[in-house]
Amino acid sequence: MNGTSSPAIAVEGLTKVFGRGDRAVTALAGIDLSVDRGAVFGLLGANGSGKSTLVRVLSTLTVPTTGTALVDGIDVVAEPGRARARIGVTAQQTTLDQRLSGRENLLVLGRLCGLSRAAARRRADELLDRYALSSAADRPVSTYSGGMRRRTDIMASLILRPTVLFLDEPTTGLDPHSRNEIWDTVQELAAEGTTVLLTTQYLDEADRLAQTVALLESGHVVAEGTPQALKERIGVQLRIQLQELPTAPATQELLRAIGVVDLEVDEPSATVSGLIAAGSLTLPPILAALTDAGIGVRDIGLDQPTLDQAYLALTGGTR
Ligand SMILES: Nc1ncnc2c1ncn2[C@@H]1O[C@H](COP(=O)(O)OP(=O)(O)OP(=O)(O)O)[C@@H](O)[C@H]1O
Repeated sequence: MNGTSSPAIAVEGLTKVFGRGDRAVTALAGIDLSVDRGAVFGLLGANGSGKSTLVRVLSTLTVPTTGTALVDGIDVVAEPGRARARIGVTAQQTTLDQRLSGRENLLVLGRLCGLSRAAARRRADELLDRYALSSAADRPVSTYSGGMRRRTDIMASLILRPTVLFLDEPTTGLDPHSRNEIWDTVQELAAEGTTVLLTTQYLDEADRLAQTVALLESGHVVAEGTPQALKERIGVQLRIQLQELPTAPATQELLRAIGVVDLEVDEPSATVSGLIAAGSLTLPPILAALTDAGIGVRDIGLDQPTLDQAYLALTGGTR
């Protein structure tokens, strides 16, 4: 069963416990996930939340304790060899030989993957051309920038044209320019139909690239949805700049009474801000209540919370 209608990744009741007895560590505590074909799926979580373990199970490097995981419709435990033929993995640590050029690395890997010399050469040329590395293809990898190295790592995992690519924290330690290059590469891959499971600690990265994100905490998925939906779950941010700061306590009291929570005052800018549950209040009644109470307002607005704020709210702030 690996028709195009099945999800690219389907995980049910997945657990992974390392060790036994007193020393047992539950890395995955019952994960259910479904990733659509051609999607970028962001797996977010703090250190130790279980991201790498999940990727290791899905990429056949670790056997789960219980549960099932299908990649491209293939059971990774029952048929690891067939599953491996469908997946590419770009690990956190580079696997490139720094002394060899990008082209030589891709050729060696192509041969190791079982391609003929001619086929390996063709695929290396194709990848170097496609991912704009041709001009640096014959320099040793040790002379590459961090972004070029990561892109070559990604190319190495694409040699056998995987349908599902696992990218483990692809931009950790990169400068903003190199991060952008990797983001472009991920978007191109997804546009070509490759499913990408991206683990990251950067919420802006998930916000930018992923159609769906899952927040992992202590081996559990604590929230899942589009970045927009997760932001909406924590509501919208209300910001009121007052004409005079002495009215701040009265303003806070009034806002609390109509259901605004997490109130904060910024004295230098005479601004009171707080959170409104999504869809519960609009600006006109808030403004009317303030006017009726004789509170002078210089400016008022509603802001979308960032994915960072959603993450902190949804995971209990254990970033
Ligand atoms: N081989 C192992 N033996 C014992 N415990 C392990 C092993 N691998 C992972 N763990 C534990 O499982 C939990 C999840 O670890 P995992 O590496 O999956 O988290 P992570 O979210 O990928 O973290 P990071 O962002 O640091 O890579 C942690 O408590 C970790 O210590």
